[in-house]
Amino acid sequence: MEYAVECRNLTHYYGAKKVYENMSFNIKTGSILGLLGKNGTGKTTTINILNGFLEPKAGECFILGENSQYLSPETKSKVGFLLEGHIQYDFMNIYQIEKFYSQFYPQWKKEPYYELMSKLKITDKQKISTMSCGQQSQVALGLILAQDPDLMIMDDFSMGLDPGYRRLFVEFLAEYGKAENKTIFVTSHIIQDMERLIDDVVIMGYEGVLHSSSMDYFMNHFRQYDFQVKDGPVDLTKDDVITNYDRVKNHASVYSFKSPEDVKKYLKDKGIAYDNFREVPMTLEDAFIGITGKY
Ligand SMILES: Nc1ncnc2c1ncn2[C@@H]1O[C@H](COP(=O)(O)OP(=O)(O)OP(=O)(O)O)[C@@H](O)[C@H]1O
Repeated sequence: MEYAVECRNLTHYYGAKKVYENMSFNIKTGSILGLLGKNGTGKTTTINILNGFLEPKAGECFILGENSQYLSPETKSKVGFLLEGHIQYDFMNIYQIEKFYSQFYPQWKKEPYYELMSKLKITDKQKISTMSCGQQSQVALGLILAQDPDLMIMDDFSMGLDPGYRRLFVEFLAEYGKAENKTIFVTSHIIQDMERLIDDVVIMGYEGVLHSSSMDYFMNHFRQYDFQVKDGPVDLTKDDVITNYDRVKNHASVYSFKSPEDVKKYLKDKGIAYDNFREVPMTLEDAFIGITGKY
């Protein structure tokens, strides 16, 4: 199967409030895709549609070839969901929950779970509900790894994790995903983690998908150019050349998929006089803020 997840023309509203219209994306089998977006752009909504919690107002998603609203038990057992670190049966301790979940998953592997749990500084009988936020996230991640699903869907997987644990988990996930040919779909606001982990990126704005491509394409083609604006008219607008821009007094930054020559020609054609034009290297976080804007 070429795609483990296919979402076509998703449209969702909560009452009269639009989240997005006609949102489409695919996740290639065996790849790691990151869904990035500012607060409230619809990432959790999308995961809840995939999870079958929400029915989209229009459009549809297919998971391992089946409509996400009507997954068979067999397909369900091949998909692991992590919903913002949430654990449903949090009145259990880590042993009880492992035994409980193991009944439902034929490929259950308790070794990686207990290996992760051995790192937790908790008492043996401690209920999950009394653990710290990051500890609960660690239990949730351990459970999903034990499930050993073909497809992992993880919303805000790094919620509450400390930097060392995050690094450990991201490195583990990247290696494990490739070695075991897993398909992984993640959202996170910790963009540095995404940079280490994902093969493909979908960036959401309030208007829908702003960009979707491989990470290589995005990082090699999306560019920031800074320059000093000289006196005269400055008519910067978003269009086919300028994806986004930022201006503080006479210092301007423009973000574009075009080459420096194309952007210089564009500025000249618009009659914008400038000095000190230069390309500024970007991290994924810079590029994310560049394309979505600061506020
Ligand atoms: N049950 C609901 N009823 C009404 N509006 C909702 C409901 N759930 C979400 N929304 C709204 O829909 C929009 C998308 O929310 P969603 O939780 O999908 O965003 P998100 O991208 O996951 O945000 P964040 O990054 O903050 O987690 C937001 O404006 C949110 O307020």
